[in-house]
Amino acid sequence: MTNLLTDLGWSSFYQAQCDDAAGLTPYRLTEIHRSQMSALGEAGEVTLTSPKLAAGELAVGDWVLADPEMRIQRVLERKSLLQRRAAGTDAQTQLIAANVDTLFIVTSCNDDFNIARIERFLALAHEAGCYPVLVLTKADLCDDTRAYEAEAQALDPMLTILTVNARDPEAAKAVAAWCKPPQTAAFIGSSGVGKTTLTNGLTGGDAATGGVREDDAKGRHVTTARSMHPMQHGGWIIDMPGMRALRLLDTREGIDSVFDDLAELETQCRFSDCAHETEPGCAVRAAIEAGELDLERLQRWRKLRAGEAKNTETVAESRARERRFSKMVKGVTKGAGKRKGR
Ligand SMILES: Nc1nc2c(ncn2[C@@H]2O[C@H](COP(=O)(O)OP(=O)(O)OP(=O)(O)O)[C@@H](O)[C@H]2O)c(=O)[nH]1
Ligand SMILES: [Zn+2]
Repeated sequence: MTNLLTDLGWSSFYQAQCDDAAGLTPYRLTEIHRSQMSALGEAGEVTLTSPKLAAGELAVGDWVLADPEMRIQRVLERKSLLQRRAAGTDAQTQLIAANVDTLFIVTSCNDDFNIARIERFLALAHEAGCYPVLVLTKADLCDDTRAYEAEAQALDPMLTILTVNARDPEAAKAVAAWCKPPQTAAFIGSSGVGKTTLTNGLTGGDAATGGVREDDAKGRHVTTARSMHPMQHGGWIIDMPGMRALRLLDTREGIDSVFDDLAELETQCRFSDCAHETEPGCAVRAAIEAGELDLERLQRWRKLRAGEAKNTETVAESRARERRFSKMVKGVTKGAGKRKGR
């Protein structure tokens, strides 16, 4: 199989980074293993090694330049990057997928629907640099999807929302319209909401869905490897198994773009470090009192920002914070009798 680089998503953005790349050839990574990478280039499928860059510095979807010995020499600047804090205590970043154009946030019209989670995923998409599209699945099992749509739309009047039955072939068409060739898509959402079903509809593949797995006597097909696959009508999907809840990372920017009204309001507070609690001249509390701002929305914003602060601190910082906290708790309990009433 041969490809045109443009069909793989190559554009002037990457070309402009290749002025000094004589003798090097561009490839797009489709799978990453410890010692070798699968990739696609003009010549079709190839296997690359990476003596210079560790596997952890590369992500599926990356554009790299390789020498004639098929060694990766450089990774090109990314248009977007999905990453998360790695599991375990060494607070390191794990690269999940690069150069994803559209991030489909999938949730179903039932108990899975959770506005705070959707907001979190929106923040993540903004932070990564992907265009978010909300997909509400299981519309066929729901009497009235309008309440779900309205609640999600209230987050952002410009948010694209697709309401589908993921098992219906029409769903793949509706979704594909938001990720046209040669763009790259990825799906994120809880387990069982229909990500695999939608992916199969787009790739023509038959990866096992939750329903199939239930019937499987052996239990589960657990794949953790991320990989890039062609869509039937052009364009690409990066499959991110296990990516149900990316932990936020450095997403202050992402959070603020989802809550831009609050971020804007905050600039009008008298104190630049206003916590919007008891400070005088607080524009945020004034808006709540005036009924212009929903208290729950403020609470979600606070929670997200607190989570973000926690995720971006190092282990040492987190221990120090916990120590400070327990000291404070002790101090408060000790001094409780002396405290002035509020
Ligand atoms: N009726 C109906 N069933 C659906 C819909 N979307 C998904 N399902 C079913 O729900 C089950 C789970 O779907 P999957 O596509 O495996 O869900 P997933 O998001 O990939 O789940 P994980 O792989 O666990 O992350 C399957 O039995 C699907 O057929 C839908 O829109 N309508
Ligand atoms: Zn304030």
